[in-house]
Formats: sequence, C-alpha cells, structure tokens
Amino acid sequence: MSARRPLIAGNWKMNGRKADGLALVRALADWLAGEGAAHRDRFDMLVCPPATLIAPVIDALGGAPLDVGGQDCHAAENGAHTGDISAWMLKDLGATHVIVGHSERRTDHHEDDEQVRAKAAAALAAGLVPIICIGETEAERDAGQALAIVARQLNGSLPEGATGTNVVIAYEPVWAIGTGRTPTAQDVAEVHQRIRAEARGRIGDGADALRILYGGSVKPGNAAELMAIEDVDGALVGGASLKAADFQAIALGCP
Ligand SMILES: O=C(CO)COP(=O)(O)O
Repeated sequence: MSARRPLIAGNWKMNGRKADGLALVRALADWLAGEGAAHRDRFDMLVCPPATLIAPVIDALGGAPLDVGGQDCHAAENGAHTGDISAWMLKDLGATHVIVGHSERRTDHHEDDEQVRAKAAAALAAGLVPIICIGETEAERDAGQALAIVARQLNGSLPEGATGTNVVIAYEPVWAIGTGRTPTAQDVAEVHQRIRAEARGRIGDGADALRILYGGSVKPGNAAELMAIEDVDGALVGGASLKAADFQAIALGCP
C-alpha cells in the first residue's frame, strides 16, 4: 500500500451565482482553519466552480489549504474557439486542476476519448493536474461490460506523459450521477482495481501513486463506506459539494 492521500473534490457543475460561490468557499476556508484543521493530513480538498467563479473564489481563499480547478478546458492554448477556455487560462488564474471528460460533457458535447486525451494533454502542458473521468452507462453495466468500457476509456483518455502523480482518474458510473444510487462496495472495488491494473500497463509502478476517485451520489451517509474501499483514493462530489457542511462531512469520511 502506498501513502495515497485522498482527494476530496467538489464539482459544482453549472451552479452558483457569485454570492453563493463566495459564501461556500468562505465557509470551507473557515472550517479548514478551525474544526477541520485537525484533520488536514487526512485529505486534500479541491473545488471546481463554474468558470465564471474561478477568479473570485481564488481571491476569496485567503490562503486556505483548498485547491481550485476548472470543469473543462479546450485542447488548444489560444485561438478562434468562441466560448472555450484553455488550460493555460485556468493556470493563469491560479487553478491547479481541471476536470476533463466528465460524462455530462461526453453526452452534452459529444466528447470522445480522443478529445478527452487531447484536453488532458493540454492540462499537463499547462501545468495543471487533469482529473480524467470515466464510467459506464447503466445499459453497459447491465450487459456486463462495465470493466471493458472503463478500461477502454482509460486507455483512450490517458495522455502521453501521464505519471502516477500528475493525473487523477475519477470513476463515475453514469447511472450513479445525481440519482442517489451507488454501486455495491464490491463493484466499486472491482472497477478501481481494474483501473489501477490498466494504468500499470501504461505507466508502470507509478500506478501505485495514482489517485483514483469515486464519483456518483457521494453523500455524508455513504462517504466513509466508499472511502474505505481498497483503491478508492477520494471522491468527486457533485450535488453534496454545494453545501459546505455536507462536503466537510464527506471529507471526514476519509480513513
Ligand atoms: O458527476 C458527479 C461529480 O462529477 C457526481 O455528481 P453527484 O454527486 O451529484 O451524483
């Protein structure tokens, strides 16, 4: 076993006006400086606000040990790409991470593994840690294809130059996102073990240091059970990351 410190990451998705985002991040910063301070060596914490709030959230941190990331980036550094944001722009604001390949982008924007890999490569080139999301649909799980789909997505989405420490993988079964349903602990363990094995084939023993997050209906009530599973190295949290108390409780679920 390596000393992989869990990463508790909040994906705010398309939620929050400025006042909401600032109130949330201030509450988290206050907690990390107060009650949460005693637990700081048990997890790293990250929030991924909508692009409009990244700069104000970073300004509001006041030195709190809380990283800030984007929810997506374009694969290019600059150029004629209306509405897009580059990894270098996120880095310029002070972001440290960027989510790529979230299933909502794979669905809503038809992103495929090749595009996700290009985005992840851009993140690495810009000096950000890409959080590469993979996960099967319910039909794929019912057809017994979950492991094969996740392996294919991982291999297709992992960029050249990936190591165990410069990328993070998030396993998010599509059918568990926002539904209140989660896979069994055994199913989560099986998929995470497979992800690490596939990663080992690509990056060798660096895979021991690779953080593999679970995402999909993580709540205060199930966080401890999920975080205790072998090869689960943190959580990518959607809905429950919008409430400071819930997000904090999830972090406290880390072993
Ligand atoms: O998609 C997710 C995080 O990226 C998970 O969302 P929920 O936690 O709302 O299910």
